[in-house]
Amino acid sequence: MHIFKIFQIEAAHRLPHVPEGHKCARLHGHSFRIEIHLAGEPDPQMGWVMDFGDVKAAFAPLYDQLDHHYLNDIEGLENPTSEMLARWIWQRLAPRLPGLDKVVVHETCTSGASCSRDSF
Ligand SMILES: Nc1nc2c(c(=O)[nH]1)N=C([C@H](O)[C@H](O)COP(=O)(O)OP(=O)(O)OP(=O)(O)O)CN2
Ligand SMILES: [Zn+2]
Repeated sequence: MHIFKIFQIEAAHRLPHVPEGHKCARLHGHSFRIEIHLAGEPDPQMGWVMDFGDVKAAFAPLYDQLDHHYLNDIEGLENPTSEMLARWIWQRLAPRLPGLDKVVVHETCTSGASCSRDSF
């Protein structure tokens, strides 16, 4: 089965490698919506794959690093596209959440990127 937990992060960024005149070269912000998906069998006694509270606890250090920050200043996020952010989160969360299956980053209501086991 699959479970998921959604987090929302307010953060600013700019994309340093876009062509001159591209709107994303300018400093701007987003309410990033981040989905953390896990796969596994529900524990027969508890009836859950993992306590959502444990997912929240595992994500908390990353949330604190990202929320209300300028993403370009964060090590590994110097070019903070949705793709790079999804991969950055995956690489830091996978060791803490063995059942991690997919990380989805919604940068806006209409755009985003995802990262899963197959991405590596
Ligand atoms: N592949 C990617 N393309 C773009 C990224 C990205 O991370 N990966 N990021 C941006 C910008 O940061 C921008 O903030 C988001 O772009 P866009 O979806 O074009 O934003 P809009 O609000 O203008 O979307 P509309 O729904 O078309 O109004 C750009 N590209
Ligand atoms: Zn943006």
